[in-house]
Amino acid sequence: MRGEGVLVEALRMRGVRKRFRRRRGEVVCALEDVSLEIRRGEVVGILGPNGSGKSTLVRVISTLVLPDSGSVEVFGVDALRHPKRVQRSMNRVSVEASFFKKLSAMENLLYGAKLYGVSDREARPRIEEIMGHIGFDYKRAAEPMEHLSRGMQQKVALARALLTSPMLMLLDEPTTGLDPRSRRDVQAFIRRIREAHDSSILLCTHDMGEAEELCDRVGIMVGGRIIALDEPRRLKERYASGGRLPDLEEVFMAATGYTVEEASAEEGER
Ligand SMILES: Nc1ncnc2c1ncn2[C@@H]1O[C@H](COP(=O)(O)OP(=O)(O)OP(=O)(O)O)[C@@H](O)[C@H]1O
Repeated sequence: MRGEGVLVEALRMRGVRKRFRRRRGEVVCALEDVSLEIRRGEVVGILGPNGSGKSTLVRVISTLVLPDSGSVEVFGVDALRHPKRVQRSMNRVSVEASFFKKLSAMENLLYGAKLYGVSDREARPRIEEIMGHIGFDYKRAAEPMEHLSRGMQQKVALARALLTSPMLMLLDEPTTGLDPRSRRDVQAFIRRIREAHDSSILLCTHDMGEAEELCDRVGIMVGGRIIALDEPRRLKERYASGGRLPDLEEVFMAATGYTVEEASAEEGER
């Protein structure tokens, strides 16, 4: 039971800091004192412009990047000390997903399933089902990955993550680059996983509507810091003025002084 220490949280990060040194010797604070918890079955969104640190956050949790300081626990296991153990309980979807480009989507998915101990026989019907849900034309599953559009490759990355039913899913901009129809398919599918499974999800996005609709809590990230984290409704109440509830776009603006586009453009100029 929650609160009695029997159920540990899916994720518990405390005071995580990660700095990078750029070529000219300039230091970038990608994560600055980040603390974040995700409860089991909870979907937490992180909204932030380009360069705010979202990918670094996901990479630290998935043990691809070591933080300079702070702690990260996934289902109570120290991710810094036991990376292999925590890797098995989570899966990351990002645009930089790596595939064997000459192999087909199906071959890549079967290979991905095998790494998690799922046999071909078990995986095939599940692949077909998942592809149906995310609107991937199953007939194209036999084509080499390099023939597929970026959006379709993104769907294969999502299918690969879903295939192994991870307990913690890290979705780094899962719908960026998809056409509106595919975006809706993917969002609907995330909603289904959320309803049907005990999966806990971290969803990084710069799509306000997506964050609001899919997430139990939303964090606003700027300059490597999470400056607000709450249920969308409560975030809106916090920044309400004149008896009117703002939308998340306005909340972002009130919290940061920028629109997401302006903040992204500023990072691009650096
Ligand atoms: N390996 C690296 N070396 C140097 N700087 C890095 C490295 N990785 C990230 N950074 C810098 O750290 C900051 C945060 O980057 P990060 O990719 O985490 O942001 P993001 O919010 O995911 O952005 P985007 O939405 O563009 O992917 C940026 O200033 C970025 O340039």
